[in-house]
Amino acid sequence: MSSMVKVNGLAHSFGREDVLKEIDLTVSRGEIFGLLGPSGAGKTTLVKMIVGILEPDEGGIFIGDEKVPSLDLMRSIGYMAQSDALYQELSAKENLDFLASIYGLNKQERKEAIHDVLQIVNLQDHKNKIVNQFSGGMKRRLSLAASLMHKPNLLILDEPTVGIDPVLRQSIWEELTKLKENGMTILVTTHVMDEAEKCDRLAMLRDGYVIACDTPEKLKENKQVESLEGAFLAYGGRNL
Ligand SMILES: Nc1ncnc2c1ncn2[C@@H]1O[C@H](COP(=O)(O)OP(=O)(O)OP(=O)(O)O)[C@@H](O)[C@H]1O
Repeated sequence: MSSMVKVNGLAHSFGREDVLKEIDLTVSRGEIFGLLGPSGAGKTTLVKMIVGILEPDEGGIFIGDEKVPSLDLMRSIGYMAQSDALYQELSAKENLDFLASIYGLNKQERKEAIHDVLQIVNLQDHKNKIVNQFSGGMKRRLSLAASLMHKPNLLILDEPTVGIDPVLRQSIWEELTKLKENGMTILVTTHVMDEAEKCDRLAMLRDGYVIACDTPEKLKENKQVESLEGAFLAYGGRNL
């Protein structure tokens, strides 16, 4: 499988804190790749660099053949940040419509895109509701919908299911799997074990280092443990 994302020798500090150290990893086209690690491990920092909104001190990132950052790349990446970037005074539909206008979709494309993404996150019945009347979970779902509006090749999700109940979390993962089957590459950060289990491959992050990277099955097998949590600890992680 060819690579979609290549991270080479990445390092970054905030002041005196070395947040990322010697990060090398490759995300293959068409896989769901997870970044698993406890709070503060550096997941968000790494994701922001891959998206191109934060510049690393050292190392480089390629998406396909293109070096990050690049405006062209922005068009092929869907990014859902940890905090929701939504207009609180607008309805769900108006938020998506606004995004569609930024992406330059015509009227028919807009209509279809809005319909499709609202269906994926199961918010069709709430499309006319003002966002500040949404629950936290509904806002996360709308943010996910927003990240899908321009049919990106690479979808980057920073803790996408925080605040979302288990049933909906399950349905969102089913949708992510479908998107993958349709050729999308998905990079997702999480510290939830059952989500990590659903990834094709995982990088375990601790204190700014990748301590292990493989399929969930191999990570467990290599350390002869039953759970990913056990594997994380065996590789030298702390409690997640
Ligand atoms: N803008 C910033 N300025 C200074 N320090 C920062 C900044 N952003 C992140 N950090 C620090 O970098 C470290 C890694 O943070 P990061 O948000 O990447 O971790 P994370 O693994 O995503 O955690 P979480 O799961 O809680 O989101 C933390 O110690 C954090 O305090």
